[in-house]
Amino acid sequence: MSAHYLDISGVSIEFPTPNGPFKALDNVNLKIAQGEFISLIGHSGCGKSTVLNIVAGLYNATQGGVILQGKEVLQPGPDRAVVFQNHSLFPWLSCYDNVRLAVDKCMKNKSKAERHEWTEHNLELVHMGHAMHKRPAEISGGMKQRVGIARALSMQPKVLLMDEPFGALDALTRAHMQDSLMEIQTELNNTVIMITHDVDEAVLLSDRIVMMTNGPAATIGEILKVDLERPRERLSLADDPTYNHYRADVLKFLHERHAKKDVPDTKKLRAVETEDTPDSAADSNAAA
Ligand SMILES: Nc1ncnc2c1ncn2[C@@H]1O[C@H](COP(=O)(O)OP(=O)(O)OP(=O)(O)O)[C@@H](O)[C@H]1O
Repeated sequence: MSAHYLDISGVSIEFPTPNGPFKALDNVNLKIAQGEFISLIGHSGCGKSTVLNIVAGLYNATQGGVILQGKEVLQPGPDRAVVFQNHSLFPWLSCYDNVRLAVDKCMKNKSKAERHEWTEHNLELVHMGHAMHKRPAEISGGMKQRVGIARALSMQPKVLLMDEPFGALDALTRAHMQDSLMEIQTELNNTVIMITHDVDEAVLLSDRIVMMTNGPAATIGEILKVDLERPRERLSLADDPTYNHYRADVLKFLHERHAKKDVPDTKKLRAVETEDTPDSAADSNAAA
């Protein structure tokens, strides 16, 4: 395992806005080892997707940068596959064709038979072999997300970037997907950065949980190493004191040390409304 497979170093970013530059991230530093599973957690708007987009090469940092296996990331590339919350499948293509498209792009030097086999293999890996000829409209949200993951895995990326991949799924489907992801992770030993808002998901899946401070100028507040043996089993972990200790650590970070001012709190709502900008107060009201 290399210690510096992916190096996010001194990353700051400013976005131009009508009111002048907006500093979203300030001096984000994170070294990730090959095969590590990292979760990014933090309040809404703190900059998690921005970090992911910078690693994906979709945004360029204003300062600092990202090095993947010794090479600077300057643009998107097939070595970094992204899975979004809302599966982004082409609706007119079957599940098979959605994956095959990526396989054809990434494995140009392989024969048709090899590409076919690889497409099927990846769909089977996410237990979608039985429905591979269906179109996205004919399958459930969880199944679509499986196809999105199969497509990302089929590219054999150096890093798998997941932006709340299970955020739109119901709790049971989500649990199944987390279990599948852990199985796949055991088999393939992918390097993963996953954004989540779910503390249990973060503890269950991660080797380290990276907790971000609130923006603007967000940065990494704390990093929690999750030393739980793998394979992890959600039922037995529910009563595991170490698991619950990690869980409490993340909750305390989010709700004590870095509580967000505009999180609706019936006792404090009036005070928050007078302190905050009209926009964020409107958000609080909407959320409440
Ligand atoms: N292209 C952009 N232009 C201007 N501001 C942006 C841009 N992208 C993100 N931001 C701002 O940067 C901050 C961080 O946004 P980001 O989407 O990374 O947060 P997040 O933590 O992923 O939020 P959420 O959990 O709600 O998805 C926000 O204040 C957002 O408005």
